[in-house]
Amino acid sequence: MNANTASPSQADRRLAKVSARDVNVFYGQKHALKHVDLDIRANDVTALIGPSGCGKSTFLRCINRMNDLIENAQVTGSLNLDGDDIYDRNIDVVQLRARIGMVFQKPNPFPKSIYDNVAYGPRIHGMARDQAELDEIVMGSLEKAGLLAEVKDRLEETGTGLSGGQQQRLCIARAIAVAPEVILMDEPCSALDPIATAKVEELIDELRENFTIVIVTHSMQQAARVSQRTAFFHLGELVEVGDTEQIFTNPQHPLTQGYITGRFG
Ligand SMILES: Nc1ncnc2c1ncn2[C@@H]1O[C@H](COP(=O)(O)OP(=O)(O)OP(=O)(O)O)[C@@H](O)[C@H]1O
Repeated sequence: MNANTASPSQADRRLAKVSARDVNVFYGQKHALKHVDLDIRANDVTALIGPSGCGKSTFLRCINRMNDLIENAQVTGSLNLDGDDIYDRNIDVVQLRARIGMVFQKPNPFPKSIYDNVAYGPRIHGMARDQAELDEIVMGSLEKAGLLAEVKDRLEETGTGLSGGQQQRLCIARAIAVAPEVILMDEPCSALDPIATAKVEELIDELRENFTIVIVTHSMQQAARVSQRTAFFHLGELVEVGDTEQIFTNPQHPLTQGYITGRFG
């Protein structure tokens, strides 16, 4: 591996919202993520790409400690959010996951009303003093997720009754409702048709203004469309990270070149 292509630049360090240093993940004996150094810039969309099994989702899950939920997973190294140690043993993981929200591959609304799906987090975190404030958060989140116009007359209907694309935007509204700083997205469009995918991609672009986004995607076209920065992983290593345009037009590492040109992966 060429260390120069993957080590964080001075500019990345200055702008970093999330900093990973020498991050390793072991699943039992399997060394799934190896010595990853990566800075995620604030208010950018950063795409994580690479062949199946290269560690994209594993790295994503490190950022909000979702790997804690995997019995045989062990994480070493350091991850910081605005300088706060994400793996500090005294940190409240529920609060951490409010700061770093997650949207999954398969839309997973709760079996509750559309309104209650979005109100769930703000209620748990005591974000609203009264019903009017809660309504404001719920409506604002649905609006930001580009869903309000479609659901404003059906707020009491169950979230699972929406189309796949609407369900995914509901999950994004649910993530936004607790005012996170970072939103992690694990292949958020892989279960969606092209029209729903286009809507979610448009939404990701709009969300960038207020949030830092990290997205795992199998689609290089999607990475090129939605992200400003792209990180290429291979066999658990971060091979190269750079501006998306540079990664797709002028990749520096032969492995990235091979992946981008479809010679493997
Ligand atoms: N819970 C687990 N136990 C053991 N090995 C695991 C576990 N989860 C993932 N792995 C292994 O760790 C490696 C990285 O997996 P990960 O899911 O992060 O890759 P990925 O790049 O996101 O893959 P894909 O694109 O196929 O989703 C793979 O070899 C995978 O088989």
